[in-house]
Amino acid sequence: MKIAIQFGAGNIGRGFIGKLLSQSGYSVYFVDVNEKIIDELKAKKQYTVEVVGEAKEDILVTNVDGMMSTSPEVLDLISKAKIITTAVGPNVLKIIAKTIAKGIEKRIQDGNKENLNIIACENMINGSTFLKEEVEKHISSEALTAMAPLVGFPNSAVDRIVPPMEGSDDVLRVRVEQFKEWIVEETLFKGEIPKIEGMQLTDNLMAFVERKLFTLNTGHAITAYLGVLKGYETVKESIEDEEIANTVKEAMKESGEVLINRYDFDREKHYLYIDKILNRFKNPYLKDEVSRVGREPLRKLSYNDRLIKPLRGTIEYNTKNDSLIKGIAAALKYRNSADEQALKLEERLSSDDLKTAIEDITSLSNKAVIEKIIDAYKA
Ligand SMILES: NC(=O)C1=CN([C@@H]2O[C@H](COP(=O)(O)OP(=O)(O)OC[C@H]3O[C@@H](n4cnc5c(N)ncnc54)[C@H](O)[C@@H]3O)[C@@H](O)[C@H]2O)C=CC1
Ligand SMILES: O=P(O)(O)OC[C@H]1O[C@](O)(CO)[C@@H](O)[C@@H]1O
Repeated sequence: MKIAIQFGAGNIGRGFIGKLLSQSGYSVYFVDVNEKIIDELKAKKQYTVEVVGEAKEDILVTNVDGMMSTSPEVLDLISKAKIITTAVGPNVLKIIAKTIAKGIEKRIQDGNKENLNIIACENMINGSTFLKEEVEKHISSEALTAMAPLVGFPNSAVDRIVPPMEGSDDVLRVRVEQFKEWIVEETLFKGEIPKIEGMQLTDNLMAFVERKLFTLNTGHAITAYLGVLKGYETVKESIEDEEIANTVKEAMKESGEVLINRYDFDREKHYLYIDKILNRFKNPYLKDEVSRVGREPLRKLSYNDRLIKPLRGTIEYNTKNDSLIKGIAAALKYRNSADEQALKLEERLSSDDLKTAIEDITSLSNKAVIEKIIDAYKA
């Protein structure tokens, strides 16, 4: 039995990565803190992925199981697993790192000398490397030495829009768009690279990660934040507003100019990539709420994330950034009493002076750019 562990049985875990692992012959154990989902996985051992687009298809994902992340048996699973993937959100990697460290210690004690690869499938640059560093903080020095040649942490870029499922009593059912892309850093695998249907390999991951994060995610976030300001509830409603669509497209082009300079992308091809993404935002079969896409605004406004890193690129290459700045100002205006980070953002903006707050939130230091953000925020 080939065991795969998928930390996070949420939207992307079930709707994309777990499905690929199951289709590639793995027995997939979803590990999560959500009791309802885990109980259902244990009981049903299968679930349906509903692919929506011009053609609609229901795919049954079988050979799956669930386990609570607090269960001691997770360590036994890690001891035996062939591959571990995560889709828990960047902030949760630190938490699961402790369990993974204990599991690797057990694996070493059990004498398992097979290779293991651990791939973080999160919206972040070098997520697996980050996870590795966190694991290293919690593992014994003997296990760390033994793990080094055996356990790989290849980084990855994941692209598929999977909002929470609406209108179904089946808690496991998940609705996904047709488009999918999972690209993994070939050079960081340890041992033979597992054959997983739909997993592409590259030796130039940074270009792919930045292309995805700073096009799709940059455009998506700005669509959501501008949409909220105009009272829209979904991404589709927001992007159908011409004024928003124009700003979003311009912002994606501004971010694109940075990518073209940095990675020598072909401009025409990149513009086609932008248009394709804008069409994905309009998908009439998905109900994607602005509150999901705009969630955790402090993370999205941080130095290396989808808004500020492209802006920093425009400073580096001395290129246009008016629309990115509008998007950043809209993100600073994001208010949502159900989102802890939106509440913190509001508090910071009301307690500090605006310039200090923006410097603090974004870690930007370029005075002229901060002034431009302040002007856009006030406007
Ligand atoms: N949904 C999407 O369209 C895409 C999401 N991503 C990335 O995938 C990651 C997950 O996103 P979603 O699936 O949308 O979120 P989600 O909220 O649907 O799933 C996250 C899952 O992690 C679980 N979790 C939380 N703490 C945990 C812990 N300590 N141990 C185990 N599981 C835990 C949650 O209960 C939840 O089921 C994020 O980093 C996101 O940026 C990337 C591409 C597409
Ligand atoms: O999951 P995050 O980083 O909060 O961001 C939400 C974004 O991630 C995605 O779910 C997948 O990239 C997008 O649909 C959306 O832009």
